[in-house]
Amino acid sequence: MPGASTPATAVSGTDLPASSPATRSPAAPRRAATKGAHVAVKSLSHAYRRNDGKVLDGIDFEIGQGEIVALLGRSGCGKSTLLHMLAGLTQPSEGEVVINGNGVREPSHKWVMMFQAPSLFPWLSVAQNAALGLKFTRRGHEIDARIPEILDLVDLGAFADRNAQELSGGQQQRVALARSLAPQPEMLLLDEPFSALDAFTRRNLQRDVRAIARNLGLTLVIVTHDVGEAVRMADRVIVLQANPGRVAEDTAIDLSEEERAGGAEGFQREHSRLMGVYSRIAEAADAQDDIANDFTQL
Ligand SMILES: Nc1ncnc2c1ncn2[C@@H]1O[C@H](COP(=O)(O)OP(=O)(O)OP(=O)(O)O)[C@@H](O)[C@H]1O
Repeated sequence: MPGASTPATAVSGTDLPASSPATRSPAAPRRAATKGAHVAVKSLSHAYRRNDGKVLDGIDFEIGQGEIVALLGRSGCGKSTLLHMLAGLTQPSEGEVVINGNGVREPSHKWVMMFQAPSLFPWLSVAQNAALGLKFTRRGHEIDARIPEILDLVDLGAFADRNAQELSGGQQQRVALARSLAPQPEMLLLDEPFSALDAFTRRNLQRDVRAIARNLGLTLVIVTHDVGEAVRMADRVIVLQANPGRVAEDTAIDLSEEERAGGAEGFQREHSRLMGVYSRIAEAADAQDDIANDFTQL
């Protein structure tokens, strides 16, 4: 019910400043930790059409169970393509994605994607929208027990009966998050899911999604071109260069949870460091483009 009090440990569903981000505690664990997915990307290359150049070339990395990884890179470097391959939505031309020891051939409720647009049914309630993931996986019998729990987790327990169209953009993304989490996935794949939100709402969601993933033991992969988002959310950042997309840097973010919330010295240090890496890779790509342009003008 709108206006009802929110659980003490829940995160801010209204996306209003309940307290300073640096001082708030992450969402408390609500249930036994999920086993996060282990991912191995092996010699992966991709061209969308046979005669086109490669979008991705020779990508190799692993992601540990419960690890939070950002794929950072400029527009067009192939981040979304790679994420789609982790989700089993696109098959690579060469190489493979292996999750928990098995080659990924198709999408699964065990690894779910969240996009920039939350894609809710506006005429359905928050609870009904959140339940759709369970319905699609033919686990409708779990809805009554699971949905109140999951709405509390994303701090929308008080909004269960509201129509989705009455919610703010940030709250709608929380419904999409609840819908993704309800079938208890092992991995969540986020394709710039907060980029349409204002800075304050975005930071709340970045903090809360990280806290939820950690508490549940989920593996989390975030596609972004926002260095701040990568530093705030990820344990590790894989920087991709473009044309073709390759791993240019694979670097750990060494920060406490308090430092991640922003503003503190450690956050500034890691932000500057990653910005330096990112700029160096971008400048190298620009220099390469200039050389290519010079050649075409000869
Ligand atoms: N379905 C498709 N068919 C053909 N080419 C595609 C398709 N999807 C993406 N591409 C091309 O592949 C390249 C990489 O696109 P992709 O969307 O993966 O990059 P990105 O790094 O996620 O970019 P952005 O940050 O702008 O979303 C681009 O040149 C794009 O035009």
